[in-house]
Amino acid sequence: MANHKKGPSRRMQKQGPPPALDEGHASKKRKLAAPTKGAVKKQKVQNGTPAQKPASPNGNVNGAKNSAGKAASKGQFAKVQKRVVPEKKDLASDDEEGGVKVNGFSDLSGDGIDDEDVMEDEMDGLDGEDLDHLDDDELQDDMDDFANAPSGSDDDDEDVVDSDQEVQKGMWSEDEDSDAEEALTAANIAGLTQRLDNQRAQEVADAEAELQDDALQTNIAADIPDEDDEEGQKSALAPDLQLLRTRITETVRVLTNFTELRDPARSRADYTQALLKDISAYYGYSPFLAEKLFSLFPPQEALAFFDSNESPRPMVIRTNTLRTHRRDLAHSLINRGVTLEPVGKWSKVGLQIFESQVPLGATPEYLAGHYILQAASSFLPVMALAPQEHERVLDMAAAPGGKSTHMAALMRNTGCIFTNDSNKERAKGLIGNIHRMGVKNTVVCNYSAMEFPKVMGGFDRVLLDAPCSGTGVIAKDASVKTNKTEADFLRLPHLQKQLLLSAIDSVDHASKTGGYIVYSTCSVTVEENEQVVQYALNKRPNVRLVSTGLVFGKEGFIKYNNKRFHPSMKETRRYYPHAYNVDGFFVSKFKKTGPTPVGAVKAQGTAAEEKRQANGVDLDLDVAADGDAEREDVDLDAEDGVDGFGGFDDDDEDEQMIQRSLKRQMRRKGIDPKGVKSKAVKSLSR
Ligand SMILES: C[S@@+](CC[C@H](N)C(=O)[O-])C[C@H]1O[C@@H](n2cnc3c(N)ncnc32)[C@H](O)[C@@H]1O
Repeated sequence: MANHKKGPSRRMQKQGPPPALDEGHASKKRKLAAPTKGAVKKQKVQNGTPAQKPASPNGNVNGAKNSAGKAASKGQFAKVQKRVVPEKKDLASDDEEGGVKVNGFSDLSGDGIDDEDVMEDEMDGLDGEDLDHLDDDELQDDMDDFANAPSGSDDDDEDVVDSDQEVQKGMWSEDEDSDAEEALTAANIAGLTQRLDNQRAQEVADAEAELQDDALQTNIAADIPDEDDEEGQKSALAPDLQLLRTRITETVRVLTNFTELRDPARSRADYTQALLKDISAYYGYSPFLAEKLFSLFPPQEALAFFDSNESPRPMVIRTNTLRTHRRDLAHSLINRGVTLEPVGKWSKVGLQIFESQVPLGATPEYLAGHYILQAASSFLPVMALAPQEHERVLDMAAAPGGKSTHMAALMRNTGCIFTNDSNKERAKGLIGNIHRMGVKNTVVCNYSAMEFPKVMGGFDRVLLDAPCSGTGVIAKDASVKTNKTEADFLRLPHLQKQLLLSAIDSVDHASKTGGYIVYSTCSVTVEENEQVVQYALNKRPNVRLVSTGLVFGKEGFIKYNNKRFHPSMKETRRYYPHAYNVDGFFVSKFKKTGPTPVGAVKAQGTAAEEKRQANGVDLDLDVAADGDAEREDVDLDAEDGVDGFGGFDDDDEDEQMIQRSLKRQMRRKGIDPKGVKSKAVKSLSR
């Protein structure tokens, strides 16, 4: 349902940062190049409506085509130009030119073009030893396994990450040779162009259908299908959806120009209520979640967000630089019939997959640990954390290990990563990935992260990629639309707050190289993000928010409904599917500037702490006595939690709200909470 969009398919849309960033951060070579026709085309794509054409630095497939064109325009790529940019007609008529793209790529290397430097930075300091681990027998076994492997993906693509040492320099891969990227693009152009032609034909057909649909709408009222007729009942569904869609669009139009377009008899609240009802019915969300998500955006943008959740994000893989170079991996996969392209200027290790003849979770390269299936936005928290070689790092909630293995690659297998998950079953997957990817600097642990730092502390950096509601990944898991309740948005933030305090307390503020904490979620709700961060700022004046170093992303909220957050919340970053064609994500980075108060660590989560909270004793006062200058700019009201910051500033307040919500839930189910009292409440809360 709701598949009303007529734009290019998601798989074919290039993902990455917004247009302005692309321009601003182009590599030197690109900056020097004269503007191309391609660039103009790209702009056109970026100016499309958000729902149909999410902004991306390279536009969509057109962007890919353009960069190929740019590559071809350079002298050294003259040969490529002849081979891979033939008349479109030729490409369309020669479907089997898959060989051309591979040959085109081989020729590039054969031409003596030195594109080794593309991966230089990624592989600096890596000796042959790393690749030696791919011993021939192992690889042969893997290949044998591959022959029998079931097609499909593993759970890595569920949630994964990668960081980048360039992060400190602003994240642009200046050293990444754009020629190689362009060559990569050129190598794929034949396949892409063919696909584009098919797509255009589909678009024309879709546009026709849309016209006919529009014509149909005018007959909705008059069309009364025969209810007894099965066919009639089926056809009754389509006009309803059309009607809903039309009404939603119209209401959004009114809300965006309310004074002029409103019906004087209806208030804004009336329109909004009606719109929410329609959104909930059209996209299949519970009214509760529809409202929560709608409230994050202006109406027009909310619609784009809901639309984008109806189609999948592009498939992305992260190169494991402990095992291979991105260019080499790309060559191997292209030889297997995979159409791909670098994910965007912001990452040196990501490859976006457009099409594949083989199951990507079972190629010999996959089995040999050359890559991991990983959502693009999952790279971001690790990039923000920027773990350094020889550091001691903690990944608090690590399974299935996408982010841990990325950290290991950035640390070039040096130092030590304590990679923890409270779920034993998931931790097994984590161990599998660690072995497959040749990671040798990890210790896998199975604790509740709340037990840190009592288990171990003094880390240079800690990543908390927290368990969350998944409202950023609805395209992957549509069950979120209906299975998340009010209680979830109380319980999850409560857990996230506790975990974040543990993360902060586990870091060594005196670390010579670090002292950083990254908190991330794949959720877009304020309760799980800004409110959790604000809670930590309130409870731990010995941390402050710092820049994530990420080159794209929207600023975190400093104001949301009646809540006000600390101005430094602007340093946090929000990612939306409709804005960047990536999973929804939130990334924040803290610097720890002083010791955590002894009482806070000891008492946290204990009866003593609960009592302290109940008595209203404020540990923060003790901390303030430590004289942390970094927090002097914090509004005192905020420290006291009296100005609406966060909303759930105290554990017992959280607890009371959770209990109230659970009771309401029971009443809705027809159970009298008083009758069954605490046992049932407890079981519900479990
Ligand atoms: C978003 S996933 C982590 C994904 C992982 N960082 C990656 O990139 O592959 C959240 C993880 O938190 C774990 N988790 C939930 N509660 C936890 C707790 N109290 N302590 C530690 N881990 C927890 C879950 O088992 C789940 O694996």
